[in-house]
Amino acid sequence: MGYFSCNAESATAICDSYNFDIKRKPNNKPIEIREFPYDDLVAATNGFSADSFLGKGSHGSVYKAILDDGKLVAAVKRMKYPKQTTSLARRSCTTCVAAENEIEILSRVRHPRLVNLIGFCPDSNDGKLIVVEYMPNGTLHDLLHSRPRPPGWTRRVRLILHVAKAVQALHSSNPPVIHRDIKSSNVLIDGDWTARLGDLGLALRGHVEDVRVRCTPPAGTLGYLDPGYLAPGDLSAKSDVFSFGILLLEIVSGRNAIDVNYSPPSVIDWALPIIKHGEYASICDRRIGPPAESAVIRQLAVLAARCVRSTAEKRPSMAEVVECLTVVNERVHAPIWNSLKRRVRRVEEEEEHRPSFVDGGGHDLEEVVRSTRGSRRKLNRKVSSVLGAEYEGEDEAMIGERVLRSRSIGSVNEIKAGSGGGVRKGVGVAVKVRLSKSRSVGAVLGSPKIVRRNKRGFLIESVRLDMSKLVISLDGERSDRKMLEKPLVSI
Ligand SMILES: Nc1ncnc2c1ncn2[C@@H]1O[C@H](COP(=O)(O)OP(=O)(O)OP(=O)(O)O)[C@@H](O)[C@H]1O
Repeated sequence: MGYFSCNAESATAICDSYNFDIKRKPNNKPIEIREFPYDDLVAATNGFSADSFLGKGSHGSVYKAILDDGKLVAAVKRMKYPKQTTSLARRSCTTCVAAENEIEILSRVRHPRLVNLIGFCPDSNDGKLIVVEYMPNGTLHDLLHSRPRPPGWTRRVRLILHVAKAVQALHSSNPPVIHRDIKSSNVLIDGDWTARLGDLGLALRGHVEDVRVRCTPPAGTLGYLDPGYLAPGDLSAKSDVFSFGILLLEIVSGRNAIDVNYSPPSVIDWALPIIKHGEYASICDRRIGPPAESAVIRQLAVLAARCVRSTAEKRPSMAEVVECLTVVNERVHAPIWNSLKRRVRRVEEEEEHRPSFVDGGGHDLEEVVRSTRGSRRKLNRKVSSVLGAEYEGEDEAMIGERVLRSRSIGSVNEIKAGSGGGVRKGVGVAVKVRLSKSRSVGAVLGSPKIVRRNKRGFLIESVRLDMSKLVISLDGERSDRKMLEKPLVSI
């Protein structure tokens, strides 16, 4: 978007020499690609109305479509062919080629990090209609450059890891797929805030030595295009690694790949000298500042610099990139868990030194139970709200993130300290708390009521977090690792 795109004149025009496997999903079920009647798609988009319009690319416009009596929401790409295109002329028409190519590749490759194909409408005179999964949260480009609140580091790292996994999936398919147009406007964000790589119009499926790959002219988007990819024979998966490196710099710096407001305008020319001097924090998006852990930005910057090396062979493979980003992703979450762990430990220590609750006068049993319930209500409310704030609205600015985090931890502290006046803690009763979605945290903590009597017959309630058993679900996905020892957010 916004950049000049090179042409892929014959990305699929040359006869495909592959005898492709039967279309299969990983679970061995064939991928179902639907064929939609033109009229159904016209109805589903209200006649391609302005209300349904989602955006425009170099090959046509994209519309939101409501299909199957409202059960399916999809995006329809209307790839307009030039007027009076004959079948012969279509062979060299870039839009026609891109449309055919996208359908051909996406009907064979399916992955949760890709914008997958649902179906298509056979040729109409108008052009080709491709029906793909609808991505309600727009593009990564818009998220980085057009939203008033830029995403924080946890979200940025998570999104770039999603993209890395998508590219790795393409490269490791058989035969491999080289995307050739990795850029922020081709990364879309789904309803779970997962990044999905889309727009496979320029992609090539095949081994580098294959005729088709060797005969297809270079293509891509300026600013992201591998400078070493000058002739068809130069293409390899490492060209995608280069574009990915540019995207990584864009995510870290919040700068466009090419931005004339900067000198030098190219993000790579601007960032590389800074990275070489080890001034990693200087390339961070100024709107959010550097991440809490300096190792996070160092690792991201060094990885980006490796991806954009001029010698293609020296660039890492996407498998290596995924591995590296997985580590960074763990690290970027570490401050949250370390801080939570520290506070819980402090509270436990305080509890150990707290004088025994029973004072022998003034409090009756009912009063104890009442105060305990009050404390628990506080716990429910704060923990769930904090988790919601941190993980559902995490794309607030960095300052917001920090405030919310400290509040989330404080709330755990507060519960224990707050209830200390009426409740003695740590008497061996442990509630193993499973935190699934933020919504359910309060409910889970509230549900088990564990009450025992102390020596004098008073009720004692214990709410104790068994931290090694925490199961926290982020963006609908689960991780049940020992999160505090190895904090890892499921990706
Ligand atoms: N699956 C989708 N769900 C929701 N919106 C989409 C979807 N695909 C594309 N869009 C919207 O439509 C716009 C145009 O997308 P398209 O893929 O045609 O072009 P582009 O990638 O932005 O540009 P170019 O074609 O030059 O690469 C996107 O910027 C996005 O806002």
